[in-house]
Amino acid sequence: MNKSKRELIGLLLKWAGKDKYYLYLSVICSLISGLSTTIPYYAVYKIMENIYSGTCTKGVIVNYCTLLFFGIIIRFILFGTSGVLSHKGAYNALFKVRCLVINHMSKVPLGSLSERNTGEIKTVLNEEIEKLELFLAHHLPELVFYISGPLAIFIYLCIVNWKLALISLIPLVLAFLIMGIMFRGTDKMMERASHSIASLNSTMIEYISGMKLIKAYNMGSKSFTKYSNAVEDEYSVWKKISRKMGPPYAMYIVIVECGLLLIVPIGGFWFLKGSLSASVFILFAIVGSLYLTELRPLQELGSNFAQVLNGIRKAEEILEIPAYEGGTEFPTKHSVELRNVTFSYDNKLNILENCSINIKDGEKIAIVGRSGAGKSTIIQLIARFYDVNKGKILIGNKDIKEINYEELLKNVSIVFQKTFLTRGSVIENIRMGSEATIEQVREAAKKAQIDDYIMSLPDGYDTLVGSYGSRFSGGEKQRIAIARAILKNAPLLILDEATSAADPENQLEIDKAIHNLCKGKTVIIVAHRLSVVLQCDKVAVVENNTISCMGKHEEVKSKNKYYKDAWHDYEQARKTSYHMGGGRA
Ligand SMILES: Nc1ncnc2c1ncn2[C@@H]1O[C@H](COP(=O)(O)OP(=O)(O)OP(=O)(O)O)[C@@H](O)[C@H]1O
Repeated sequence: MNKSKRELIGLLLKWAGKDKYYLYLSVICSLISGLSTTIPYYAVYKIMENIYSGTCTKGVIVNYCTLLFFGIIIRFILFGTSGVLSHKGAYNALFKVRCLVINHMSKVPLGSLSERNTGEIKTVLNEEIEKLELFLAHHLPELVFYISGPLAIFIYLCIVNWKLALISLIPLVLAFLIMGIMFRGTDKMMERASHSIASLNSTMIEYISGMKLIKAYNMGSKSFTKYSNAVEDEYSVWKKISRKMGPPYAMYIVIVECGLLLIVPIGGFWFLKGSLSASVFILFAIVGSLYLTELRPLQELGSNFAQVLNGIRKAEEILEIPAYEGGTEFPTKHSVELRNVTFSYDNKLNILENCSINIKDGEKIAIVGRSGAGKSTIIQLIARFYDVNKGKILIGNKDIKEINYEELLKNVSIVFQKTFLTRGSVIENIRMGSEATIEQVREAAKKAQIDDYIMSLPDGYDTLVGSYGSRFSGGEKQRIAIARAILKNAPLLILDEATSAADPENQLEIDKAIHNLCKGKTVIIVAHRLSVVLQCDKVAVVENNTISCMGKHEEVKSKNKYYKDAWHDYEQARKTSYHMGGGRA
């Protein structure tokens, strides 16, 4: 839904919660500071008036100088206080908005997040939300300050001589007309700019992640055309914005400063005619043209404002993705059933059709099938990363849609195909936010066969993992992930090709780790090495978008051609060895 500017600002203040009161106080300080701009002008005018009327005494000078002094002090102290309050409110609000968005993202289906690219989400969390600081900490108080100051001076000038005061406004009217032209259509341009920065961000992430590949194939940055196209796009968007806004901006600056061109000749003429006193003429000649230049920053605020509104819209778009709310506790029985499930990622091509599986509480099932058959899809549906299009998934005979989402995630452990380690220490990576003691973490790591290795590192469990877990080999990362799952101790365990990154020695360690992990749990394992199947109670074959056969190993082997052939190939492969010159040994 397209919200108006006012609604968007209202939304931002709502997100700010109680911190909006800092912002209100900051606005009040700004307002008083702006109004006090008139005090020094008033004092100078009064001194001049006394000089011209011959009544200027030492007392008059001292009194008005004191007033002038306090006027300036009040103005700056209040403006400074306003800045402090607005920054406190703004950064607290920014923190809240980021938490709100991140928290919401953890409750929405993965599918709706995958529709956006990583760069887009990063742009919202980082750049777009950061822009809100601009509005809260700067625009809001400065807008009040830059408007209230000139407004107060204008009112004062009207009291002194309303005709000349109105003439002083002529450049302002022209400047506002130009500003109107300048900002027409900028909302769309800013949206386009935000889109192009999001695309640049995601391409950059892809470029950095693919650095190994780029080096391996000796591809220079130029060969990464997607990246250079994104840079070009960003450049062309900002070129267009500058072209549209540059000339009117220059005109705005010049016109706002042009007050003197009207006030001096007209005021001088009236002075000569005797309808204006010398002190009023000087007051207008000095103040009457200058006070409008205080409005100059308004233009800058205006152009940033469009970006701020866009930032609010983008954050709201994420917050509007429907989240999984409510639901009951996790069932005490941990059987898993897929009942006639149909699922498509894009609502066009069905990956699963009428697919059914039945896994009893405490049973271990291996899911096998060709690459791309839909094995990972099945386990992602069980963890409710996506919702099924038709049919049901039941845990303990309860539809997973009825189970509280956080409860579901708490009670399901997943060891993914690709192990993701965060940048922190090893212990943080195993704890994953839990309160586990070091003894508990070590116990889990021992069962995962990785404790000895971690202890051999110079900083032991405090060793930093490095970006993308670069400090560890594939097999070590997998065992850390298994330690995580052992520590989590969830009753339902899902393993997706957890053994793929291992060499034979690692394999043995990983097998022991998995054996420890699986004890007493309902286990669903995507088996890429067929030997894993022998450790399971039954096996399910994913074929032709469904489960084509399910049962005990021997039974499926005798009934299902794919499975029989796969075992035949696997056994042949075990008997065969290769030498470097090619051909069989
Ligand atoms: N996020 C996604 N969006 C669209 N299509 C997807 C997505 N993830 C997987 N697919 C498609 O769904 C199909 C099944 O993928 P899935 O990863 O479940 O297969 P798999 O059996 O686990 O394969 P592998 O053994 O190679 O890991 C594939 O054709 C894949 O291209």
